Amino acid sequence: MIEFEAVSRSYGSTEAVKQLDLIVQPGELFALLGHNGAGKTTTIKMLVGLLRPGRGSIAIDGFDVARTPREAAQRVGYVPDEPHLYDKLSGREFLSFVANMHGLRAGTADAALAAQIERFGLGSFVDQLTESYSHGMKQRTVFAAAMLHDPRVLVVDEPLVGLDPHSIRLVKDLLKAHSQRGATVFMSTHTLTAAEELADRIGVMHRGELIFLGTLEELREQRHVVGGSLESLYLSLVDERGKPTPESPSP
Ligand SMILES: Nc1ncnc2c1ncn2[C@@H]1O[C@H](COP(=O)(O)OP(=O)(O)OP(=O)(O)O)[C@@H](O)[C@H]1O
Repeated sequence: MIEFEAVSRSYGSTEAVKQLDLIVQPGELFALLGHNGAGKTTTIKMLVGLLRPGRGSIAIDGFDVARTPREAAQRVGYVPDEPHLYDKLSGREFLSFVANMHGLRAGTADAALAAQIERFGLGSFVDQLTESYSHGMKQRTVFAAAMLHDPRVLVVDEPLVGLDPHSIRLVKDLLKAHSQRGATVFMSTHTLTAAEELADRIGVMHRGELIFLGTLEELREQRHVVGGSLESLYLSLVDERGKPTPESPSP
């Protein structure tokens, strides 16, 4: 379970996230939507402990991310929007390093590596240095690393960018299956068709504020639209508030 309680974060005078209250339950696949600069990545970085909230608190399965970072981190798998690997390690070495970091014992780590290499189809390149990988190969390797310890909470920032159609299907199936097995899945995305297809609940962030939280059906009801696509509902909701641009920061 993920709990944000009155979380805010600023960069200088820019309020990136304002008073965020949000609970995502085990077994739930939650999609956070928002225009560029809405505050999604800031929210995710606070959730995985890479940024400290300016105010408020975040808990993962009851463990406060700031006060008990180790316990919180053990429960999280994180896939950032830009996959970062160590150029001079092979994919397998990188995965072993991550398994080691999570404290997996040798036998368990070997089995976990084999399972994720198979799942993400890394076999043909996993022993090459990661500096030779394409973006999609890196992304699949980072996904495999995030799944090694079977995290209770999976956090993914823009999971589908740069993937080929086969890998997109693979990742979508993984996200759905992981939540159906009782994990909490939190993703941010601009791919509204994927959010529509996968998410149990949607949050729409605009200028750092959560301006909608609920199911697609609840969004349709709120917008008084029968059967509208998430894309059309999202655009009408956000455009009503005025499009954010770098030249017009929040008042
Ligand atoms: N390191 C930083 N220093 C200063 N301002 C920042 C920094 N990171 C983000 N911001 C600002 O915080 C706000 C929220 O940015 P954030 O990256 O969280 O948005 P986002 O919703 O993830 O955007 P995108 O969809 O483009 O990735 C923006 O106004 C952005 O300019």
